[in-house]
Amino acid sequence: MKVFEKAPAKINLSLDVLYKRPDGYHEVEMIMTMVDLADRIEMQELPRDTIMISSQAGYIPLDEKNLAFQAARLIKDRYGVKQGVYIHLNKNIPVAAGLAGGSSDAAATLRGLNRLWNLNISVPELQRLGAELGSDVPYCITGGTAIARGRGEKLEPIKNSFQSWVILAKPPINVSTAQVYGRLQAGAIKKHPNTKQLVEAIQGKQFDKLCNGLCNVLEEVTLDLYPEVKHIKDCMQKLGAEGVLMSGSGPTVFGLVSKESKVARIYNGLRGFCKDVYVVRMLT
Ligand SMILES: C[C@](O)(CO)[C@H](O)COP(=O)(O)OP(=O)(O)OC[C@H]1O[C@@H](n2ccc(N)nc2=O)[C@H](O)[C@@H]1O
Ligand SMILES: Nc1ncnc2c1ncn2[C@@H]1O[C@H](COP(=O)(O)OP(=O)(O)OP(=O)(O)O)[C@@H](O)[C@H]1O
Repeated sequence: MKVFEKAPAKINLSLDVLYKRPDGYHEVEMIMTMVDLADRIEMQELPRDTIMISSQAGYIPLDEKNLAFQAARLIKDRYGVKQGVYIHLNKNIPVAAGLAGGSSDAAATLRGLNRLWNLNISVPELQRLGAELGSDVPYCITGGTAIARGRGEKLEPIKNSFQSWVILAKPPINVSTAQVYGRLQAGAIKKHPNTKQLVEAIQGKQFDKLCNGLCNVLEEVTLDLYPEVKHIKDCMQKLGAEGVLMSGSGPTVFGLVSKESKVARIYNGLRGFCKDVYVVRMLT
């Protein structure tokens, strides 16, 4: 038997850090939403007790370092599953981009194997398993638009009916999330997002208020390390995107655009100097 799952990319409409915790992680408050750029995961049962991974992408690990492999091993160990699985990852989300590609693959693998092996694992339990794999995985189990708190695992859904275009541009650099959090001085953050106002803007479909409120406290750290991210931000703003922000720890910058007529101009302007540019829609 075979199952398929879609693993969409996420963007952070806001990312606030409240303080550094004794366990080394940061207490966050962030608004996440998904876009229609997705990996596709195929899971096929194997009679042997083994986990095999393949992908059309040549640049991701295909062993136990792969988050989908870790998700399969976790579910097999925790639920005593003796069958194996062959997992094929059709990657479309750029890697190490701040778009949670690996986390979304892990979440999709947990959802898919729950179905493949009829395990009847509840959504909260899938989210608890996901938290063992990474801070963004619990959110990726259900997706949608949500506030994530704690390390990222405490989730509160938000009703979102925005019909926005999202332009993603990823400069050709790899950013380490651990390094960015490591360099952040939580006590010296200059500007925090106003999460409450952003939630109001989303619920009230106030596009300008949303665009003006976009804020990510990790941006300053990554921009300091990689000036090319600032360059992309400036270009996107000049080209007419209404709201522009770096997603997660970067380096991908996203631009929110309400009018379809503006999209081609911004895309073409960015493509002049950045290879990885995507035009997608916000998933509501
Ligand atoms: C930047 C975001 O992607 C925003 O959505 C997340 O906060 C990070 O999610 P992630 O990549 O799934 O993070 P993890 O794989 O759990 O952690 C990577 C590293 O980031 C740091 N980290 C992560 C999450 C968090 N709340 N505080 C942290 O300090 C830790 O140093 C950790 O070793
Ligand atoms: N299934 C996977 N897809 C992509 N990368 C993976 C996967 N499994 C493990 N990795 C590794 O994880 C690292 C981070 O990749 P990923 O694309 O998840 O980053 P990201 O989008 O920055 O994540 P986040 O936004 O959660 O910080 C890369 O070094 C990559 O080799």
